[in-house]
Amino acid sequence: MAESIAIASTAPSSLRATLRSGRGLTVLGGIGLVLIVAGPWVFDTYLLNILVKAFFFAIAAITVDVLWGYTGYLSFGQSAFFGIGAYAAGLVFTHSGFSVSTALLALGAAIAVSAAVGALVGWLSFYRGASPFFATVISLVLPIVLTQLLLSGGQWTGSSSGLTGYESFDLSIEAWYWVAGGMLVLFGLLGWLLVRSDAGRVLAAIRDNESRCTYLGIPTAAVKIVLLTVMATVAGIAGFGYGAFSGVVAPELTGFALGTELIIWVALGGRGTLWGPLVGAVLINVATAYLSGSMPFAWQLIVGVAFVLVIVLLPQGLVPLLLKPFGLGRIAARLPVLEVRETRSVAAQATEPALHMQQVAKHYGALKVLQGIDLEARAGELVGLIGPNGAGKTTLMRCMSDGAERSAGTVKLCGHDIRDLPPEACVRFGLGRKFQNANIFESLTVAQCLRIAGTLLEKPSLVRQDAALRLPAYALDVVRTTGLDAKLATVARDLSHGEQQALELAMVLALEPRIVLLDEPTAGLTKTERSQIGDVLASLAHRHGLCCLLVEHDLDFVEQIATRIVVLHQGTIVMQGSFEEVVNSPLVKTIYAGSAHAPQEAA
Ligand SMILES: Nc1ncnc2c1ncn2[C@@H]1O[C@H](COP(=O)(O)OP(=O)(O)OP(=O)(O)O)[C@@H](O)[C@H]1O
Repeated sequence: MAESIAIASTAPSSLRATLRSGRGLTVLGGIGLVLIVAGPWVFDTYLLNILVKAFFFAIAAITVDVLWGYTGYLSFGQSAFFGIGAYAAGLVFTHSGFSVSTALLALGAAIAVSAAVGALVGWLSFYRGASPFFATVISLVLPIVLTQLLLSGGQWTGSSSGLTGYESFDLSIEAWYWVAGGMLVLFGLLGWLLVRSDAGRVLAAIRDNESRCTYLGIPTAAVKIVLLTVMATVAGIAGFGYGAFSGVVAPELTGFALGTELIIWVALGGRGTLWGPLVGAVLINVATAYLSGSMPFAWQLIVGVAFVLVIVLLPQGLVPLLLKPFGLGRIAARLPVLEVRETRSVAAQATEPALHMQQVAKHYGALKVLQGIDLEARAGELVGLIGPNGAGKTTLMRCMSDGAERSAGTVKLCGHDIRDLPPEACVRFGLGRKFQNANIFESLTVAQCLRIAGTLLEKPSLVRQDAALRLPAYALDVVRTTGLDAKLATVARDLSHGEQQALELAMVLALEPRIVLLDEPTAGLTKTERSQIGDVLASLAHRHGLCCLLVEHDLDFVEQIATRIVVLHQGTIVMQGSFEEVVNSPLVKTIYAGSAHAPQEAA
C-alpha cells in the first residue's frame, strides 16, 4: 500500500550536503585509521604512551557526548564508571594475580558493576518527576561518593595511593596502541551509527523537547536509563583498558575532576558531533602531557579559560569550526520518501466512549479550578470546549491526558482507566494532544519530527535511517495540504508559525490517535490556514471516525465544525448542546457578559 513520492529528487542541495558530509567523514575516518595503523612507526614511545591513555579517555568522552551533546543530560559522573572499570582491573590483578581467567573476571566485573551502577543512577536520576537539575546533582554526587569509598578501602583499594605494580597483559606499547586505537575506532563507529540512526534522532528529540516526546508515547525515562546504563558500561570498558594498560589506578580516576575534564574536552571538541569530542579529548590529553610539566598552573588556566570562552562564544565547539572551511559539517539527514501507512482498525473498539470523565476535580491548594466534571465524547464527534478566560479549559485537557493532574474523579480513554499514569501511557490508550503553542522538535527537520512521531508504532532502528517515512492518510493530508511535503528537509524552527502548527498536528495524527485534544488550534493562523485546519478536523471526525475535542475562543470556527459545544465556567460544566442552543442560552450570555470572548451568533 505504498503511494510514494520521490521527494529526494526535489532537493538536490540537501543531497549534495549529505554526500559532502559523508565524504568528509570518510576523509576524517581515513586519516584516523592511517594514524592508528601507522602510529607505532611515526610516534616515539613517550607519545605512544600518552596516546594509548588518551584513546581510552576519548572513549569515555564519546559517552559523555552521547549523553550530553545528543540527549541533553549533563553528567559529571562518567568518570565514576571509567574508574569502576579501571579499579576492576587493578583490584582483581592485585589480589588474584594475572591469568586469562582473572582477566576475564576483571573485564566481566568492569562491565557488570558499571552497568549495575549506571542503571541505579539512571533510575534515581530519571524516575517520574525528577528534574534535569536533580539528575545532574546525582551525577556530581556519584564520583564524590565513589572516591570516598576508595579512600576508605585501606590496603584493599590502596586508599589515596591507589594500586600500583600489578601484573597485567604482556603487550608491547605498539600492541597496546593498536588495541586502544581499535577500541576507539570500534566505539566511535558504534556511536556514530547510533547517533545518525532513527533511534539517535529520538535522543535528539528528548534533548529538544522531552514533554513532546512523552505526548508521543515515548517512555523517555526508560530510554534515558537504558542509554545511561549502556554508556556507563562503555566507559567502564574504557576504564578497564586504562587500568590494565597503565598498571596504576588511583581514586582520581573515579573523581569529580576527571568527570569535569571529560565535559571540558567534549565542549571544546564540539558537543553533539561525536568526532569533535573524540579529537578534542585526544589533542588536549597530548597537549597536557607536553605542556603541563613546563607550565603546570598556566596550562590548567588556559584550558579553563578556553572552556568558558567556548561555552559563551562557540557553543558548537572548536573542531567543527576549524573544519568548516573544508566543508565538513554535521551529519546530514537522509531525505525519506513519503508513504501512506495503513491505519489500525478502530471499529472493534468503537463501542466504548473515546472519553469518559466522572466527577473529575482539580485543586491547587485551596483554589478549586475544576469540580464535578462529568463528560463523555464518542468516536466521530467534534466537541468544542468553550468558556471565558480562566474557566479551566486547559486544566481539563491536562486532566484528560496525564493521570497525575487531577485531584479526584476517574478518566477513561477508550475504555482504559488512566489512573495516575503518565502521558505516554495515555497516548498508548489512544490519546493525541496538540498544544496551544506549536510543540515540536525545533532543531530537527520536518521529516525527522514526523518520523519520531511514529516511534510508538514503528520501532526506530538503532543503526540505520529508514528510507521511507510512513504516515496515516489523514496525517499525510495535513502534510500535503499545508505544503510541508516540500519542506521535509527544513529545520522545524525555520518554519512559519502556521507551518509549525500544521507540523505538530501531523505529528499528533501520526500516532493514529482515537481521541485528539486541540488547545486553540487556530490561534495566530491566517484565514486560509484556519479554513485548512477546519477542513482537516471535520474530515478527521466525520470521515475517519476520530473523536476531536477542541478548546477554542473563535466561535465562528467552532460553529463551522463542532457537532457539540460544552461550556465551562468557573471549573464546572454549565451547559452542553448544539451551537444554536448555546449561543441563545441566557445563562451563557450572562456568563460571557463583560468577557472579551462573548459568544455571538456567527454571521
Ligand atoms: N499551576 C497552577 N497553579 C495555580 N493555579 C493555576 C495553575 N494553573 C492554572 N491555574 C488556575 O486555574 C484556572 C484555570 O486555568 P486554565 O488555564 O485551565 O483556564 P483556561 O480556561 O484554559 O483559560 P484561557 O482561556 O485563558 O487559556 C485559572 O484561574 C488559573 O489561574
